[in-house]
Amino acid sequence: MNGRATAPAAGTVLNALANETGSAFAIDSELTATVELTNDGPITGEVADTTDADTRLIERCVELIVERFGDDEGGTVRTTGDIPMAAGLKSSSAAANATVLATLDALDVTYPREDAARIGVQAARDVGVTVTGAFDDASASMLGGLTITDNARDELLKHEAVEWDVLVWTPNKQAFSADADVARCEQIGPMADLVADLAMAGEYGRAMTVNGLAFCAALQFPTDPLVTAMSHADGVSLSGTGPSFTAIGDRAALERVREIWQTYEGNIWMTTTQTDGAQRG
Ligand SMILES: Nc1ncnc2c1ncn2[C@@H]1O[C@H](COP(=O)(O)OP(=O)(O)O)[C@@H](O)[C@H]1O
Ligand SMILES: O=C(O)C1=C[C@@H](OP(=O)(O)O)[C@@H](O)[C@H](O)C1
Repeated sequence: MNGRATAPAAGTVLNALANETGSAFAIDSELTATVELTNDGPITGEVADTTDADTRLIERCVELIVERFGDDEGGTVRTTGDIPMAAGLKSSSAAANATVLATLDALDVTYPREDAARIGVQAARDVGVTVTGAFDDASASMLGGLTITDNARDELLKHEAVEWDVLVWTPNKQAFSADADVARCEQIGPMADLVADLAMAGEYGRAMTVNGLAFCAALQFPTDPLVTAMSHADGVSLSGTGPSFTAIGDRAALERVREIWQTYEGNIWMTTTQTDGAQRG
């Protein structure tokens, strides 16, 4: 009983750590999960090219699906792909989504993708890699396009297929969401409410930039990447709890931003939004 699925990374419009409303958009960088189930035995996880990665999230995803749809199976789950871990680009949501779908694939069970994302969110809560559950990131990665969610209720408030070029800067460091200073984020609640209003009105670029200013201040990330990009890009923000930044707009404008960001250490890459979301097989 083997299964396989892929899920995309995502960038942030509104970080949910302030008021539990969040918004994210899928980007075209992918992670694959491969699941092999056996009749019994333990469930063990592996992340390609690393030996010290925390595999509890993907193991818990397999466990929850087997508990619900299987018959006490054991097995292995392995993730591979290009999404850097703990870089603010939602590798945890992509890993959970791909693992949940790959396990459903192995069991030959059909299940709605939106609800499958909720199971990945439950797994993330169970193993403590999230603050709010991050249904914003999970839904964007699972469904593709842009989503706005209420993470307190795991409710989808809006889903739209946006098509943008996206510039990403990923510094060479990690920032785990579970270590974020939530109290500082809660202090900027009124700005997060403004971002939510702008996003609900479809003003995604401006929403994103206000989010970037507010969360860089709260989480003590530099505002330079925002200030230098703002007059070119339609929107620019810290992604999640960092350290990556994303800018959206048309390709020519983002090439200007790339020239400016070029002096920063780390990896700068151009991609696009992704509208298909996670896929089995
Ligand atoms: N490729 C992966 N395979 C398995 N687990 C992963 C993978 N990427 C992330 N995770 C899990 O998610 C945690 C990081 O989550 P988080 O800090 O939210 O980072 P991100 O912003 O990249 O989602 C890791 O400690 C690990 O438990
Ligand atoms: O753990 C959480 O509840 C969240 C983590 C953040 O993302 P990252 O995991 O990318 O830092 C944030 O953007 C999201 O809205 C909620």
